Amino acid sequence: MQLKENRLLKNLAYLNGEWTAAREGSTFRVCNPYDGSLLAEVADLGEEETCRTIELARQAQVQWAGKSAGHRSRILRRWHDLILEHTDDLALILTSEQGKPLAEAVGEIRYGASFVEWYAEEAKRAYGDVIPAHGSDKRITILKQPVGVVAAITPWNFPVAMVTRKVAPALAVGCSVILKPADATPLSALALAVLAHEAGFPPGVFNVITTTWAKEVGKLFCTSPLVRKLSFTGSTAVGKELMRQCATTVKKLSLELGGNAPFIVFDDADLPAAVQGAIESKYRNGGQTCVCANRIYVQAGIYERFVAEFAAATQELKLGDGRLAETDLGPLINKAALEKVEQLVDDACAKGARALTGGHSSTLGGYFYAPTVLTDVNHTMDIHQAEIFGPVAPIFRFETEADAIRAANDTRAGLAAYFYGRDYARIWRVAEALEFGMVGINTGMISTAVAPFGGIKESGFGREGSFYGLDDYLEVKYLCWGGIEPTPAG
Ligand SMILES: NC(=O)C1=CN([C@@H]2O[C@H](COP(=O)(O)OP(=O)(O)OC[C@H]3O[C@@H](n4cnc5c(N)ncnc54)[C@H](OP(=O)(O)O)[C@@H]3O)[C@@H](O)[C@H]2O)C=CC1
Ligand SMILES: O=C(O)CCCC(=O)O
Repeated sequence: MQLKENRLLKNLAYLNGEWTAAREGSTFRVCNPYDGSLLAEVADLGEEETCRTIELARQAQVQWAGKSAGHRSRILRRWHDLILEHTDDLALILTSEQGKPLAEAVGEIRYGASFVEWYAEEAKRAYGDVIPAHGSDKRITILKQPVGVVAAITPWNFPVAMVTRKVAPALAVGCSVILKPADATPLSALALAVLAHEAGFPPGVFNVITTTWAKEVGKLFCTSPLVRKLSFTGSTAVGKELMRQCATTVKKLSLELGGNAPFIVFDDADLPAAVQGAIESKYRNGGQTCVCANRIYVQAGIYERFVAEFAAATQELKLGDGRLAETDLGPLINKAALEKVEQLVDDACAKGARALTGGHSSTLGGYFYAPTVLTDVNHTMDIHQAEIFGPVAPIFRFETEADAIRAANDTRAGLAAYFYGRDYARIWRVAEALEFGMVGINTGMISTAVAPFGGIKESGFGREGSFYGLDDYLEVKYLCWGGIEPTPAG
């Protein structure tokens, strides 16, 4: 990897302000999903290092919370500026370990930095309240205080943005953070830690534990009484397990879990815009995004035209090495991801679906799957309920608005939904009826630091981004003041 500044490529964990090897020198391999080439051998930490880090993070948190909001804000701002200053190197690290095209990686660095900027500003606005009291001799004030030590577990699909989206609000309000990034993509998190160190966060305030012992480290996070909050982004199955474990310490939780986004196109939609929105929403990050369109529903009157144009646009997409400018789609993250996509498409085709394009792994080999458009899809197929996490677009036909809403809501997930149409009254009806935490109306791109990202139902709870995102890291404390004599007469 040819970086401008090699100091950004780290293979040690970052604990209490120090670069730390595993106690017995154990390491794990981080490879490029494009060609399997080795990028780094990274320290593989275990339970002992995790316990020590939790204790140090607690000590650091007390000091950090005692600093002024303005002080924390200035350090966050420096971190933001350093991230942007090193966009090219951070994007190359990201693409090398994750596989997404460089242009998307650059977009993710900017998106990731925008959370740091947003919360550098919000740090100063964690206001409390004064409430009219229930007695004339009483006063009520409300303090917002940091929850304490936060553990964050992040996935491989957005190795930068998922980190900053959790870490920035937590640090802004005076929490300390122990981050466990996915073992497929620890290098981006470590590069962020290099820049956090340079920005001036005190030792122990931000820590990165690199490990292949996700289950064991996760359990320690959940069961430690010193960790007061867990924020997790990843699969629904793991999220449920963490929720069970967190019951032992009644820990505050944010869960951002799997989605199954419907993308509905009504007859009166602007067709080119709907096709463009569907391409963006479906194929972003090769389909490996929890808000990717997972099921495309098209009304009968526009169905044939939409399918033809969407399939033609899909055929134009170029698979390849994310580091090359002409690449639109990189590989899937690993063999298991490829096999999952293959199984879903095979199951659908065995039950009568038709692949208009793709329908098989790519001739490039490795973890590449050909961008695929499936028609004649129905609700008996596994692909209807599964989070595909790959470049496969199943297209369903529907007749009425009620049919579309019923089908869209027929899932235990509730993260994102999208629809295209022009009728003003219907836009309101459909937006209100969709059981999802986020709804894109005539747009396939909804992600921004200034809006609350999060789901309902089995997609989890908690919100990331915007002023709502601050509350996930704050406790409300009610102060009741008694014995306040009335103003003396005269
Ligand atoms: N909502 C979202 O954004 C995401 C959804 N997914 C969904 O999940 C599927 C599988 O992806 P996968 O990477 O396996 O997702 P996981 O849920 O397994 O991984 C997400 C994070 O959780 C960690 N983890 C895994 N098991 C445990 C555990 N028992 N306790 C604590 N932490 C744990 C992982 O560590 P490590 O990687 O080191 O094992 C990683 O850091 C995808 O196909 C997709 O459907 C996946 C990623 C993101
Ligand atoms: O898949 C995810 O959880 C990350 C969503 C990226 C985004 O913010 O759009």
